[in-house]
Amino acid sequence: MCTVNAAHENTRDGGPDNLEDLMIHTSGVEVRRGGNKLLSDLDWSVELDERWVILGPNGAGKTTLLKLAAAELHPTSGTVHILGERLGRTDVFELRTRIGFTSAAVNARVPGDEKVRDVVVSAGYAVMGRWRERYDELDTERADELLAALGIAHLATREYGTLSEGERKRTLIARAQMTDPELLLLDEPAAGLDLGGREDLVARLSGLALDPDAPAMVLVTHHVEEIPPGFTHALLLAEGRVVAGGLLDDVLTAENLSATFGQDLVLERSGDRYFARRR
Ligand SMILES: Nc1ncnc2c1ncn2[C@@H]1O[C@H](COP(=O)(O)OP(=O)(O)OP(=O)(O)O)[C@@H](O)[C@H]1O
Repeated sequence: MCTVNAAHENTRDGGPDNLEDLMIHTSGVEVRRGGNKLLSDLDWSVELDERWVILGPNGAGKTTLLKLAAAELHPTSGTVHILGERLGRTDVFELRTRIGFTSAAVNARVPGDEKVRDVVVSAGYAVMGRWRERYDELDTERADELLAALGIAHLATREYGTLSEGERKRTLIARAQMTDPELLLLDEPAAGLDLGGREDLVARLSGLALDPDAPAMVLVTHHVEEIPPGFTHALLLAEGRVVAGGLLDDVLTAENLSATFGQDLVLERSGDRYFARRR
């Protein structure tokens, strides 16, 4: 077991003594489903100014971990604190309003005829695909600002179902930011994008990561090429366990990647980007 950011002393209720500085803290977490251990022995902490990337092969437990962080799942055992609140002892509906989350599951919940601006602005009302009373003008302005920052202001009145994959991803990232979350969770935001779309998204996420006013971020990806410059930490998962976790430069090595993916991998760095291939 790898203990990540182990410097935090635990108090008697399983929480660290500096919880107010921690966006996520898991201690001895296990998640079991149908006899399978999806996550085991998971100790992990994310601080206010950190941007984490989670890497690992298919089935490693990345999405399960992100769902825990999004307060969409409870651990079978162990403790999870999100934004200082302990799962199981807090109102998760309230907690979720403080978290921005994008995933394939969120994408699947958006009705195709929903207008792009409404997809974004409705996050502030914690609804999706329902008729709402009038939106506040300030909220609409904020949604438009977020769409503009992601380069899709011109799509504000388009129906979500008519968007390309890349445009949908950007719309959902704008939605995730709408409530000014304290924690931003992105599950495979670059999946399904072509090279240009991926590079554009990586650049935009890099801009966000480097913004000192941006929230703490956790991004799940399959590919080191998708790590946006500005990300600070990495967690490598395999078979529900942490292989390595900590500062990106320390953790992202050919040795750790090879152990994580069960192959002899070469890792190259070009500027502030990473590339990996089999030896
Ligand atoms: N409800 C469930 N019952 C049994 N097994 C489950 C359940 N949900 C997920 N799993 C299994 O848990 C493992 C981890 O799933 P998870 O989606 O977290 O992996 P992942 O790392 O995100 O994978 P991918 O990269 O393929 O998206 C997988 O083997 C999956 O089949």
